[in-house]
Amino acid sequence: MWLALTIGNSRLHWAWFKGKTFCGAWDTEYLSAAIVEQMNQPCGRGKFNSEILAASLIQELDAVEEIVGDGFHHRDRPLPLYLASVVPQQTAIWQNYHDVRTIALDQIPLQGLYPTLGIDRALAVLGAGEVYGFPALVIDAGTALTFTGADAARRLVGGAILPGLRLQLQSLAQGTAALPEIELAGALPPRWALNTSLAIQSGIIYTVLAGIADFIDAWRQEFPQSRIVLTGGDRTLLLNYLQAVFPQVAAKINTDPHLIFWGILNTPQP
Ligand SMILES: Nc1ncnc2c1ncn2[C@@H]1O[C@H](COP(=O)(O)OP(=O)(O)OP(=O)(O)O)[C@@H](O)[C@H]1O
Ligand SMILES: CC(C)(CO)[C@@H](O)C(=O)NCCC(=O)O
Ligand SMILES: [K+]
Repeated sequence: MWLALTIGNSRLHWAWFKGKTFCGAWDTEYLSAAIVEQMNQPCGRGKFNSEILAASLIQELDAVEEIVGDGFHHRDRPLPLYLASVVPQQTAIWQNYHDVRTIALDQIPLQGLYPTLGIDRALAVLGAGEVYGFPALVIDAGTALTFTGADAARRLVGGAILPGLRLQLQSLAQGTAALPEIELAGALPPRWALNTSLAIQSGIIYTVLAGIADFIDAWRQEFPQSRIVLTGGDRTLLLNYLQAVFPQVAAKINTDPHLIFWGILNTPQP
């Protein structure tokens, strides 16, 4: 039994596995150094680790209970924790976990990676290629919105980085006097908006959709048979918008929330 933890710029993403079998995934807020230390202590079944749960936004409670019921231990050993992080301050906290195994770029079986490439991007494109086939283009709609493509020879072709949807909304609110911070409702705004909230939504949504459609178009000119996989916290929202505005583009896209975990499964580990 082992855990995978990916640390993004907004939150933590967890999965647990038995051997090669995926058992469940959930997201939590960042955890404190004190809680990491607590995870090193076996707490025994029944002494449920409520602080870890309290810190969590748990989607698969049963899976989590089975793990933390033994205090992140299995037969008195801490569960191995495979860590992929793009947040150095958070990486540092997790180095205190007793059996942490940090995944680095040199363990990723892809060619042509550049030294500062995010490990999340490398793992996601590896996972997409392994599950859906190479060549693969990953669109990760997370804190940052990224495109990452690899060819049939498992070589990184490259990609692009822009602010994610929430970050675009936040930066407008923070950098201006009059613009409020709004949330995307899920309904498509009119393109030619007649109030401030809808104008912000229109600007961000239609430019991001046009950008995504254009990147996909450019990718498909080079790799007509390529799979295209959308992941990240905003994947569903974006796919819904895409289906409404560019249905032919949306029809070519798979969504998968767990690409990074499929990548971790395909790096050297037990
Ligand atoms: N509970 C939540 N906390 C943060 N973001 C959320 C939440 N629920 C949905 N989201 C959406 O998910 C996006 C963040 O995506 P995600 O959680 O995949 O990012 P991340 O993995 O933390 O960051 P990175 O881009 O570094 O991988 C935000 O733009 C936001 O709109
Ligand atoms: C782009 C993010 C923030 C996306 O999570 C991450 O992959 C990262 O910090 N990357 C480093 C820069 C790069 O990938 O070129
Ligand atoms: K930075």
